[in-house]
Amino acid sequence: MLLPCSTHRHDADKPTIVSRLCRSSLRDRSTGCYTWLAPLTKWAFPEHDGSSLDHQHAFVVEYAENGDTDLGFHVDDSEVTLNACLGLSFEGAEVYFRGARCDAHREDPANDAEAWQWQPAAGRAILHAGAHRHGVHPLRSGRRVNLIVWARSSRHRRLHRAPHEGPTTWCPRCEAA
Ligand SMILES: O=C(O)CCC(=O)C(=O)O
Ligand SMILES: [Fe+2]
Repeated sequence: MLLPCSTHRHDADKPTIVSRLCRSSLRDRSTGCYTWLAPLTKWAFPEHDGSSLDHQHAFVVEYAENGDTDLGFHVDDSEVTLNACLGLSFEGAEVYFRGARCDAHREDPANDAEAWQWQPAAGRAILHAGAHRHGVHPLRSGRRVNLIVWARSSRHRRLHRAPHEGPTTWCPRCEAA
């Protein structure tokens, strides 16, 4: 059973943040991850303003047998999230996904097609919408370290009161209404 989905707040939540890399506005897009990320996010996330990402909150998380071993079900405070596995050697700690939802439909159940998981491994990365509900299954052994970049769009946040505010064109429950 899934626990209620929350907007992730790292100050109060797992996993351990190993380091906060940067929290910056990147008006100059020649710096930061946008130079190489923009073509991908523009193509893959048009409905999440993937073409106008200009702000990033980046940090490194760690799961270890003698530390934090999982992460609850949540959405990110981002338009698009980059999750890149830096290592090391581990079993478990898969990232499970349960479909994207706007704030109003965040607790709605997922259908079977929306339930899938990603197995991180050193050198592998995934991009997903911040509104795509997810969590981390328990680590079984070893140590996993991942770089997380929450990419945001100031344009998107000017137009919406909350990052995942509905009604939207991408939340299946909004579309069904
Ligand atoms: O550890 C992971 O792979 C996911 C972390 C995550 O979802 C987050 O920090 O928001
Ligand atoms: Fe997350």
